[in-house]
Amino acid sequence: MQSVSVQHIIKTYGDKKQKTTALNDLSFDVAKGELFGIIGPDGAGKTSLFRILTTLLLADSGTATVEGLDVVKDYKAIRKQVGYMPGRFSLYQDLSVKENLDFFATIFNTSVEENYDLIKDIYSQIEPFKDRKAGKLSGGMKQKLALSCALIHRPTVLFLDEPTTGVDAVSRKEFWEMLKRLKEQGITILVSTPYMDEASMCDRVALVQSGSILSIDTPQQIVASFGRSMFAVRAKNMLHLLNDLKTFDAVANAYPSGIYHHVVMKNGGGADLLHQFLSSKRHAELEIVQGKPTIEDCFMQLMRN
Ligand SMILES: Nc1ncnc2c1ncn2[C@@H]1O[C@H](COP(=O)(O)OP(=O)(O)OP(=O)(O)O)[C@@H](O)[C@H]1O
Repeated sequence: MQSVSVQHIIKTYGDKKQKTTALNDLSFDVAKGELFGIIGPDGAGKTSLFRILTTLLLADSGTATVEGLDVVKDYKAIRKQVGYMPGRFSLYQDLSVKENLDFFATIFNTSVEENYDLIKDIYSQIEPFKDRKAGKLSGGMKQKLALSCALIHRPTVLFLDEPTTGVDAVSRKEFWEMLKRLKEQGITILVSTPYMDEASMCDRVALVQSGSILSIDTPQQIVASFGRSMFAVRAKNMLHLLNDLKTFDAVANAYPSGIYHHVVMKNGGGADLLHQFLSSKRHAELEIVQGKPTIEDCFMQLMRN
C-alpha cells in the first residue's frame, strides 16, 4: 500500500523573464513503512517537494497524496498526520529544550507524557539539558530536539529535509540509526540529503537533479546497474592526470574522488588500455586500481547521460 504518491508535479518560481523550474514533472510512490531517500545536490528541488507534500506550498500542476489524502483538498487532515523537520533549524532558539517540546505537543493538542514512549530513545539523549535554551545546543543536539518535536504528535509519515547537513560524522551515523528504529515502528520516512553515502541507509532512493528523477531504485540495484568498467587512478600531479584523462577517447568520464580520480571507460575499454595511455604520458608515481562504483559514481554517470 502507498503512503505517498506524487504524480506529474511541476513547480516553477519567478515570472516568464526569469523562470526557475524547481520540479519538472516529478512522479513516484513511497510504500507504507518505507525509508525513502531523496538524494540530490543543492537546488535539486528537495525542499520544494517536501513543502508541497506537507501542504505548505502549492504545485503549479500535478497531484500528490499523503496517506490517501490530497495535498490541496485535505491539507488540514494531512497537517495532523505528518511530521516535518525543515532543513533550516525550525525550533524556538529562546525557548528551552523542554519548552520547545511542550510547545509542539500543545499545538497538536497532546502532551509529552502521552507520547513519551515514541520519542524516549531520542529525547533521553538531550533530556539532561532540558533547561538549556535551544539556541545554545550543539548541531547534533538541535537535530535530536527537532526530530523529537516532529514526532510528538505520533505522525504516520515523517518528512526530514536535509536533517544531517552540517552535523558531524558521529551524529550523522547516530541519526540514521534512530531513523531505522523509527521505521521499525511502522512510520513511513522520506528523508532528503545531499550526501550520496547516506543512500545505502535507505530502502529505496530517488536520485534527483534539477527537479527531475535520474534514477529510482534500491541503492544496491542502482549500483548494480552501473554497467561500465571503472578505475581509481592517481599520480604525482593530479591536475595533469585529470587533464590527460579527459583527452583520451576511450574514457567516458573522469572526475576527482577523494585521493583518486575515478575513470569510467567507454564500452570495451579496460585496464590495459588505460595503463598504456597513461604510461605514454609519463606520469610519475602512477597507480591504477579497479574501482568499485558507489552511488556517487552512478549519479555522475546519470548526470552525464
Ligand atoms: N522562493 C523561491 N523563489 C525563486 N526561486 C526559488 C525559490 N525557492 C526555491 N527556488 C529555486 O528552485 C530551485 C529548487 O530549490 P529547492 O530549495 O527546492 O532545492 P533543494 O534541493 O532543497 O536545494 P537547497 O538545499 O539549496 O535548498 C533552486 O534553483 C532554487 O534557487
